[in-house]
Amino acid sequence: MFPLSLMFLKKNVLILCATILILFFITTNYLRSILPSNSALNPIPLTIEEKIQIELKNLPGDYKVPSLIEHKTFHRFASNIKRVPFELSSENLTKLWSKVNTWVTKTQIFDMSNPNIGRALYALKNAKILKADLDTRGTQLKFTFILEGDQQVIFKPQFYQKNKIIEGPVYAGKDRYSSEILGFYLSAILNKPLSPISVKRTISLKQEVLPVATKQLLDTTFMIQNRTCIYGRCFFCKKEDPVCSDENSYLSGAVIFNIKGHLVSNRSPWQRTYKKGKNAIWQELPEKYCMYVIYN
Ligand SMILES: Nc1ncnc2c1ncn2[C@@H]1O[C@H](COP(=O)(O)OP(=O)(O)OP(=O)(O)O)[C@@H](O)[C@H]1O
Ligand SMILES: [Mn+2]
Repeated sequence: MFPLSLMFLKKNVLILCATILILFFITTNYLRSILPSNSALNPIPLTIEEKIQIELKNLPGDYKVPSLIEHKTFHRFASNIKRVPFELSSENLTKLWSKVNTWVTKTQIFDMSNPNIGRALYALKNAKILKADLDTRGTQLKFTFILEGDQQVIFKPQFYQKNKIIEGPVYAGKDRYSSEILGFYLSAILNKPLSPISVKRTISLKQEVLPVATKQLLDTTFMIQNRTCIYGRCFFCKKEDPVCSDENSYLSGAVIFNIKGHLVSNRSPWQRTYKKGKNAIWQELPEKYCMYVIYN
């Protein structure tokens, strides 16, 4: 009798141990899955783009509108701007610029559907600079270049590093060159190609600009330590406030296609005021003002 009951006891203990072991594995596995892991406690910071993507997914339903870039022309534009093999010879460039200049009409500055738009971007970014001068139009420092093939462009220099935060009102600080490039792509996305073709370009002041610069440009050029600085000639231009290259003489900025012909200046009806606390009419009476603009 006795050894039989001992055998039962042993078997029960064995079953109990096995059950405890299984439960232990299940519990630890479950806890591992729900508790934050080491890497989640010290997460790698998300990039701004990743944060935007997360925000987009969590937007309330009201904001879920069809994508703006569904229109066919944009898709054509997107494939046209892909880099196309193109030899930057003087002859090719002359032909290209003459085509690009024919695109300008009262309703568009560039032709989204034209395959040459990719070549135009490539040429703006890479064509040789034949002449460099100050551009005294507008109020801020900028340059004009003549590119090979005889095309005039505007160069708006980069004043700030990408991560620099400008404090103060929205119009504080100097023009950000990247707005030109964003404006160009945004105009294509919105199917209103009314912003001039713009690209980012990094130039060597010593090799590409100073050897072909006009006297008035050279007259406003000086060195600070190893950097080449230019203060130009414009409403806000001051010697104490120049734009400077890096130590290797490189300066980035936006190259903007310069439109030939006469342009009329029209004030934006939605212009902001530059007085703190003072609203523009469109901010005070948005609906009425909109009607006023439409019918006047
Ligand atoms: N891409 C362009 N092609 C031809 N003319 C242009 C171009 N951009 C500007 N202009 C002309 O230059 C003059 C100044 O234009 P605008 O005030 O838009 O320049 P801006 O770059 O905004 O000047 P600011 O330095 O004041 O910011 C205007 O007469 C305008 O017609
Ligand atoms: Mn401006």
